[in-house]
Order: sequence, then C-alpha cells, then structure tokens
Amino acid sequence: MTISLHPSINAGVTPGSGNFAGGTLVCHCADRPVKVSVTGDVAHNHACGCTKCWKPDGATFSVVGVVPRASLSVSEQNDKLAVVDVNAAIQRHACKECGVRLYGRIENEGHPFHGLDFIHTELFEEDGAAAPGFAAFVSSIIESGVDPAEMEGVRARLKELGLEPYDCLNPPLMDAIAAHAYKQKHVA
Ligand SMILES: N[C@@H](CCC(=O)N[C@@H](CSCO)C(=O)NCC(=O)O)C(=O)O
Ligand SMILES: [Zn+2]
Ligand SMILES: [Zn+2]
Repeated sequence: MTISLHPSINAGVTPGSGNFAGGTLVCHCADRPVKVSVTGDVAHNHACGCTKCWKPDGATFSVVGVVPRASLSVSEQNDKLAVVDVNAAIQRHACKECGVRLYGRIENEGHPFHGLDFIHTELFEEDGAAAPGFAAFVSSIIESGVDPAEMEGVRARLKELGLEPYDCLNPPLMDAIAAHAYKQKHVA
C-alpha cells in the first residue's frame, strides 16, 4: 500500500500524553504565522477522508478532532484568516496566505455539534495531544481521486494502525447525532 494516509500516522500512531493541557496551533507561513490558542485536550480525534477537511500536501486523510469553542481563541494574525465556505456546516477558517485551516466552527445552533470547534492536532507546536482513535468518511477518499481498487489496502492499513475505518463517523458520534435528531423531533 503506497498511499500516504497522513504524515502523522503513516509510520504509526503516537499516543497522546493523557494530560495535554492545550497549546498553540500555528499555520505554515514563515512570516507572521496565524496562531490559535487552545486551552485543553482534543476530543474525538480521528482520521477523516472527506473532501472538506484540510489535508497536508500528499495526504489522503486529514487528522481532525474537536475542542469546546470557548477554549479556542485566535492569538495572532486574525486578519489573515478567512472562511473557506460560508455555506458549509463547519466554517473552516483558513490562512489566506498558506491555505492551512486553523479551525472549523459551527454557527448553526441546531447542529448536533454546535459548541465544538474542529482542529488539526498536527498544527500544535506542542506534543502530547490525544491521538486519532478511528477513521471516518473512508469511502470519501474516492471522491478525491483514490482508485476504488486501493480501498481494501487502505482499510487494512487503517485497521493495522488501530484506526477502525467507518464510511461516516464512528458509532458513538453517529449515536449522538441520532439522539440529537430525536430530541429535536420529540422534546418540546
Ligand atoms: N462525502 C462527503 C462527506 C463530507 C462530510 O459530511 N464531512 C463531515 C465530516 S468532517 C469531520 O469529520 C461533515 O460533518 N461535514 C460538514 C462540513 O464539512 O461542513 C465529502 O467527502 O465531501
Ligand atoms: Zn499561513
Ligand atoms: Zn472531514
């Protein structure tokens, strides 16, 4: 299997420290990089194969997790950020110069994940953030041009890495979405 999944997992998944207290996400600009401060560990970190999540050059998957939106603030160069797609559920704030997406925010209060911001842990200056624990939207990598014939190898490698592959989110997150939908329909 020659496909690069993501540079941070290609050679194996590095476990988190278990007590990561947060840190600074930094874009790829050599000059005046955008910096985003996060005051706690990431949750539900995962490899995501969807076409919407930001991936470093050559990677097939992004690595993305969530933090409470109250724990995230832009500390430097906020003026360099712009929303990639204002119509997307997750509004991804990207550096206009290097293209790195620093965080994705959900503004729709009715969305099941409202209140959480999506971040890419590889952008932390510090080591120790919780490691990815599963792979989501795996079939979606075909939408980015991966040959369907490669999928067996991709799924096998993800399993070998301990990242159970799903073609949507993992069961706990799918259950949370369904419970949210039930409440919206049945709870006054
Ligand atoms: N096949 C599509 C799937 C895109 C998709 O639904 N992505 C999810 C997960 S992103 C983080 O795990 C999602 O919630 N998207 C909402 C959004 O991006 O605004 C594709 O690949 O494009
Ligand atoms: Zn940048
Ligand atoms: Zn995604």
